[in-house]
Formats: sequence, structure tokens, C-alpha cells
Amino acid sequence: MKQKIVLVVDDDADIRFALNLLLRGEDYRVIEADSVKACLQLIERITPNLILLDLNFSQDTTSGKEGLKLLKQLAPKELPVMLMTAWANIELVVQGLQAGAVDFIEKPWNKRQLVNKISSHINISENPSNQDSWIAYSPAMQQLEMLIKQLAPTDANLLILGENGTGKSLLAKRIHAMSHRASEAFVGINMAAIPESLFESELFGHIKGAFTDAKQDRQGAFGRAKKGTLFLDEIGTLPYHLQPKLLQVLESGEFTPLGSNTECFAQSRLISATNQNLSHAIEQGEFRQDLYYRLNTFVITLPALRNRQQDILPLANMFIEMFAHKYNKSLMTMSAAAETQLLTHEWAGNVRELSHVIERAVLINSANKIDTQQLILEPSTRSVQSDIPDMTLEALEKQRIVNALEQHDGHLNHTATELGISRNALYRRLDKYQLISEAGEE
Ligand SMILES: Nc1ncnc2c1ncn2[C@@H]1O[C@H](COP(=O)(O)OP(=O)(O)OP(=O)(O)O)[C@@H](O)[C@H]1O
Repeated sequence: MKQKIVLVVDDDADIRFALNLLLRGEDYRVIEADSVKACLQLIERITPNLILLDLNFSQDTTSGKEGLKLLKQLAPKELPVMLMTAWANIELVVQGLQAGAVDFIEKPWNKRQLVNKISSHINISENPSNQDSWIAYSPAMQQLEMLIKQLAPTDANLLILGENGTGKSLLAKRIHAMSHRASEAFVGINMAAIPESLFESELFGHIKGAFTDAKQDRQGAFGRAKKGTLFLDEIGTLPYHLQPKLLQVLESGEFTPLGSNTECFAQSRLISATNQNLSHAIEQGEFRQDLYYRLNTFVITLPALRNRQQDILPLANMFIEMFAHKYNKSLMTMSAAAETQLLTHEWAGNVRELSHVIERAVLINSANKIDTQQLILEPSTRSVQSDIPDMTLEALEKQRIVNALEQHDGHLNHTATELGISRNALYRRLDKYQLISEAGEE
């Protein structure tokens, strides 16, 4: 079996040496980087199976900013990154996990635990169907499931639409796992995370010498995906002037690595995703209609979590189980009040927000029941509630004005803008409802 590669990123030579020794003994090939820059250069040439990243570089020991920044730069590669921290800094760890790391380990580490974690994360990342199970109990998701079962085995290009965190990436992996390409590669690439200057090299690859920093031949996403699935996430962020380059490959079925004369066949199935309204972007002249038609042979729209009530608690329970296991904690249940809070929250960040809320709750909870104190929820951003109480129109209008005034600390211009009326119109209503005293003087 091919040796798995672990990249250790730490500025402390002793730590790198110790990890190298330990992991070589477990039959891993270990490569080392002593800085963020060295790490970025290395992964241009070698694709490790896992990265072990120190969050606390000595230049910036307390904030871990450098490590977090690197984590974001690594995001388009979709490689499993495990964090190391010298001391339990929960806030930093949570930020790291939210920026895409798969796990963390504290220094000094327990050897067995470290080796087990590395092996399990490499396994998970290599088998998309192994990833978190897919929850779809709500009627909206049930309906979608039927469509997915029909579309997955076809070769049709799919466009997945949905707000942030609704599960677009997970769905793409699932469709791949349900297709006849399941034994081939799944290559995911986040278009928003690629600098414009690297777009062609990331997608189509380059040969040595194609540009100043091209020190080695490198395969791009199309080349790596081969006969598998290529997932282009956040396709809506692809700059207009680069769109023809992608369109051309989709039309001709061929691509040419930068600096090469040889054309290669694009054999992968394409799934793209966006949280943007592409029709609107086309109207605004920001997205090409011809590219849109190429991408969207079929469109799958993932509903927002607030429209999938029946999925909220099953998802929450799945996340509790997942994070309790990950953080070596005993299984927890939720109090009725905590459940009610989850069911009534607005979930602007959808399933991802729910997973973060549960992850935090599991981390900070020391009892066996999660209660409302452990649920740190973002305040609602919606100004109008969907369940409008039975009131007269006048009472409703008055209530809406009072709420808007409170929200803007009595500032009249801001309140008027929020309500979509002129300042004079607002003033007349303040007078009518005797609310002048509630408005602050500007
Ligand atoms: N139906 C589901 N069942 C189980 N887990 C889910 C489901 N949908 C989403 N998740 C989980 O929620 C998190 C966010 O999902 P994902 O990253 O796929 O969303 P996304 O729509 O691609 O987000 P973004 O728009 O920000 O790229 C992931 O941890 C994913 O595993």
C-alpha cells in the first residue's frame, strides 16, 4: 500500500523531530515545514494526506493568528488539517475548527491518541461516503431526496443552490458517492479561495517553468479529478473575465495545463454550488449566461434550515454524538428548554451554525444534559417576525415603529430608512401614536 504522507508544520525543530520519529515508526512518510511560507511552497509540489499544524508560532505566540491565516489559505485544498496547541486555548481551537480544521491535539500529546486521530482522519477524508450522515426528515428534504436519487447516477452537470451552510458541499460528496464514479476521485475546490492569478493553474495545472514560481509540473483540479467528480464551490465568485476559460473547457471537453502544448480530456462530472442568485448576477452583467446554461443541466435547491423544522433536533443530536466522540466526552442529551430554543431560532447560518452551536455546547458542558446556558445563539437579524400576532393594523404599525426605534436607539433617520418611509412620514406617525418621547434627539 502506498505510504501516507503527513506534513508537520511547526517552527520548533525539536517538535518536528519528535513527530517525525513517532510517525515514521507508524509507517507514515513525514515531511516538515518550519514556517507558513515553507508549508505553502511544499503543498504546491506534494499533496499530503494530512497536515499537522501548530497554531502557536513563536512570532505570535498568544493569538495564533498566523496559524489561523494559514488554515484559511489551505481551505481550497480540502486537505484534513489537525491543529496542535501548546496549551488549552479553547477560543483559539474553536476558531481553528470553524476555519476548517478537522480536529486538535494538545502539546504534549499522548502518542497513541495522536496516531489514532491521524489514521482516522486520513480514512474519513479518503472516503466521502463515510462522512457525517445525511439528515433529511423534513418534507422539503424528502422531496429533494427523490430528485437526488434520480440525478446522482446520471452524468448531468448539477448546480446546487442554497444559503450558506445548508449542506451544499456535503450534498455534492453524497451525490458523488451515489454515482457510478464513486470509486474515482472527488475533487472539491472553493472558487472564492483561489487568487485570480492562480485560477488557471489551480483548475488546469501547469508545467515546470510556465511562470516564475512554477518550479515543478503540477496537476490542476480537472487533472486530479480524472473520471471522478469535480466540485466547484462558490462558483458565483468566479470573476467575469475568467468565466470564458471555464466555459471553453466545458464546451470542448478539453483543457491545457499552463505552459503546455498538449490538450487533456476533461472526463470528470461537474457539480457546482453557489449561495448567490445567479439569475440576478446575469441581469447585472456579472455572470455569463452561456456558462450558467452549461453548469445547470439540473438545479437542486437546498432549503434553509428554518424551513426544515423536522430536521433541527435530529441534526442537533447527530452533532452531539459526533462532537462528544471527537472530544472524548460522554454522550449528552438536551433539556426540553434547550430543544425549544433550537426549534425557534432563526438559523441564518443554517446547518453549519447549528453544528457550531452544538460543538461549543459540548465543549463547555460538564454535565450530561445540555441546557439553554450552554447554547450561545446569534441574536435574530430579522426585523419582522413571520408569526404576526392578531392585532389591528394600527396597533401592528405602532409596534413595528417602537421596535425599529429601539433597534436604532431613537435615531430618526435610521428608523425611517429601516421602515422604508421618509423622515416626515415617520414624524407624523410618531405624533399620531404619541411616541415623540421615545425618539431620541439627533
Ligand atoms: N442534511 C445534513 N445532514 C447532516 N449534516 C449536514 C447536513 N447538511 C449540512 N450538514 C453539515 O453542516 C455543515 C455545513 O455543510 P456544508 O459545508 O456542506 O454547507 P454549504 O452549503 O456547502 O456551506 P457554504 O455555502 O458556506 O459553502 C457541515 O458540517 C455538514 O456536514
